[in-house]
Amino acid sequence: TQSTRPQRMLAAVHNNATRGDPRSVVKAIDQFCRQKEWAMNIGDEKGCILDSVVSEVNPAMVLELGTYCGYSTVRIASQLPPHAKIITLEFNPQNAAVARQIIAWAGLGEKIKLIEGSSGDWIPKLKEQFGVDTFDLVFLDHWKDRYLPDTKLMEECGLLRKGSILLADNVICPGTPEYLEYIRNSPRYKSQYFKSHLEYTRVEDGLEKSIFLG
Ligand SMILES: Cn1ncc2cc([C@H](O)c3cccc(CNC(=O)c4cc(-c5ccc(F)cc5)cc(O)c4O)c3)ccc21
Ligand SMILES: [Mg+2]
Repeated sequence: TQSTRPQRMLAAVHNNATRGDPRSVVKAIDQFCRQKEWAMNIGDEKGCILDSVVSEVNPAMVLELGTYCGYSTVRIASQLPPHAKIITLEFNPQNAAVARQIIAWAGLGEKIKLIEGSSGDWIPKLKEQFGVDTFDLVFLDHWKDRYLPDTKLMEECGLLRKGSILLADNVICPGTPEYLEYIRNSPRYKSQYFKSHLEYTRVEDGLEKSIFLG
């Protein structure tokens, strides 16, 4: 039967990355996406911006919305301090299955809790189910029309504290106009745009970093 792109990406990781070496996993995926098949990982250019935000925030608790194949999950987790954790939500079972194996190959299973399900269903359950207090960093990379409703949901569920950082991918391409309009005009956030390019292309895209002011 025909393999899927995530399955071919996983094969590239098994064939080209060193087990237990997250950087080699990231490199193998970027090589696959540049040389073989484009895929919607954040990629290396925006990935470096993500890396700098993670090291600046030095988070104890991270939430990622949209695991896909786990590329950004591995990038973030490989920079977390000891005992820090990332919870990542993926609704598509096929994506989740590949992500679990890529995360395992990177040797980061202890730091990452992958939940198979939709952000709208799970955000309200994170406190009671996983004993989460608040998140220090949230990375938004799921359906672009869910960025705004899920941000409001996180506010309502008390998952953000004064100083929590939201980092949103694709605010230009494919674009998240309602989210940008809200977050840039809300007195409860201080936002900054990081101009970059759509992964593996020369098309403009960027990340929006927003600090929740409480
Ligand atoms: C509710 N919920 N809860 C958890 C959860 C998880 C998912 C999946 O992980 C998932 C599946 C499909 C699409 C996405 C969003 N990502 C994108 O659509 C995207 C597109 C492009 C692009 C850009 C230019 C193109 F020409 C084509 C695609 C570049 C990018 O970086 C992207 O992130 C996310 C979905 C909903 C979820
Ligand atoms: Mg993206």
